[in-house]
Amino acid sequence: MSRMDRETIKQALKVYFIMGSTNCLASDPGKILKEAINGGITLFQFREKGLNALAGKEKRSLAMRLQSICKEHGIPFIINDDIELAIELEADGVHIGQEDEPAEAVRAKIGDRILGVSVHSLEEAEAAQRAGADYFGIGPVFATVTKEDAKPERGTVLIEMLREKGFQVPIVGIGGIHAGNAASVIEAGADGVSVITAISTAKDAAAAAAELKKSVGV
Ligand SMILES: Cc1ncsc1CCOP(=O)(O)O
Ligand SMILES: C=C1C=NC(C)=NC1=N
Ligand SMILES: [Mg+2]
Repeated sequence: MSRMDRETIKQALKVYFIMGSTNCLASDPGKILKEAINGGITLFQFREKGLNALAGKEKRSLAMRLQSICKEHGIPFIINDDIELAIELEADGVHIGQEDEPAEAVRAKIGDRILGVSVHSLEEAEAAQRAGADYFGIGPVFATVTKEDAKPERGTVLIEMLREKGFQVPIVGIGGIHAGNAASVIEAGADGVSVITAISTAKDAAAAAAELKKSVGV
């Protein structure tokens, strides 16, 4: 397996759905994921985090169930934070934040799998690029209540600044994004948008995914 090239990563980032069991109210995460895939998401991240998040065997079996749904439809499956689980399940990649293991160490562990890193400053972006990140997650762009320890919303200023400075690393925006504001994130220079509640709490997850896809011009 070789490293995914930048163009392929950029395409995958277009409509990036993130979900864990705590994000989908009373619905079944597997059902929501299938609907989101039918609506046209391009990448899925399993992010089991926060109050009442699953752990151990329960978390692992949900991850396996969602991974097999992604596999059936050719959608890359990424796991947030939990590097060991990602390696055990042979996930397509991992996403880490600044408080997780250093990106260099994670890159050494995962080989050529996708490595996404959350960055909040020019310095963090430079370090993540040096460490071999395949993409940057930048946000929260707009106000979000989904991540309880999210930093204040920043708009697209960092996305624009990194592009002005000539960064070519693929970028996905995150935080409070929906079909009504997604275009502005792309215009600022992001290659795609990632969402949790815009799809996971939608009455019709397929329609929400399709609307989001349309709004980013895919
Ligand atoms: C994981 C994460 N990182 C920055 S904001 C956020 C939550 C995004 O959730 P939503 O799309 O529901 O605002
Ligand atoms: C915090 C995050 C930022 N960006 C992405 C893509 N995923 C995350 N879990
Ligand atoms: Mg993390």
